[in-house]
Amino acid sequence: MTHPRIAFIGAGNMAASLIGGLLARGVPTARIVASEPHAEQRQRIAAEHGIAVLEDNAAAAAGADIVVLAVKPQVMKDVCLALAPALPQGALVVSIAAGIPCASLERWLGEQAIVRCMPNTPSLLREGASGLYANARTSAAQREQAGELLGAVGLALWLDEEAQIDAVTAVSGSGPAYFFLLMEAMSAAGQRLGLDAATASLLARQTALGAARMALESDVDPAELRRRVTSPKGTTEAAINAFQAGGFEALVDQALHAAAHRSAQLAEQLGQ
Ligand SMILES: NC(=O)C1=CN([C@@H]2O[C@H](COP(=O)(O)OP(=O)(O)OC[C@H]3O[C@@H](n4cnc5c(N)ncnc54)[C@H](O)[C@@H]3O)[C@@H](O)[C@H]2O)C=CC1
Ligand SMILES: O=C(O)[C@@H]1CCC=N1
Repeated sequence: MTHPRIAFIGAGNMAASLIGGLLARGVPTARIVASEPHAEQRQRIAAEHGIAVLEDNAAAAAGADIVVLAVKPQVMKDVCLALAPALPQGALVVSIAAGIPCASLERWLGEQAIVRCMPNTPSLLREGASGLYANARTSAAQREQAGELLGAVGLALWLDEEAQIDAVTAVSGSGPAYFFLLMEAMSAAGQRLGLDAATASLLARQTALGAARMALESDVDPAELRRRVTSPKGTTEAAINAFQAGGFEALVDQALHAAAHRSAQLAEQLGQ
């Protein structure tokens, strides 16, 4: 099988997660190249993944079938304007930036096939979850290429409307951080209840894994799985009552709306 040549523009946290996941899936190191302005980061990614990491974005993009834009939204416009003349003819551009609409990327890059997607960091373990949206210039073959790229590192779902990317960002793009926060809070509470730090942390993390696997691998929905843990007048009920008294669901709703709102706001501020 011939693997497409993939160039990552920006080799930070999310690019590293995708690169690690693609290599774990069997993509040869020679088919992946990245560019990164910071020498230390260049060396770190090259040493960790065994891929070439260049200083120059245009040099990395040369000859690529897929160019993944993996820089922060705040520098995306300058990066695109500088990269536009160097984009290989017919290359597919995949942007993973939060908030930057396809229309802005088209304005900065010219007439280009663009897939905007929102992945997440568990892609490193090929347990990612991403939402994808393709602009009108993207061919069916390129959609397939983008689907395979993100599908190689986890779940990849196509969206009907670009605006849904804000919701995907709120649920799964930022989502790993919410679960990490819950693990941190459970671990800290476990310590206050008398466990040593290592034991509390390990119990919290393994419980998150077990719960996630049950929720994904059984036919039973999370609400029913929760009920099965919750004995009448038992310990779980006491905890859930405390969560609900504290407005847990409303707080989650508020947090996800804040993330989606920020995604839309980034488009307004940085998409011009
Ligand atoms: N970290 C995450 O969980 C997720 C991040 N994203 C998106 O991925 C993008 C990257 O985010 P992170 O990896 O978290 O940030 P990061 O800061 O770790 O990575 C960005 C990299 O781009 C490099 N860079 C800066 N200027 C550059 C330039 N002119 N040319 C080439 N590279 C340049 C930086 O040195 C840095 O290494 C963002 O747009 C973000 O919205 C999307 C989904 C999840
Ligand atoms: O926090 C952020 O803006 C990025 C996008 C989704 C996850 N990290």
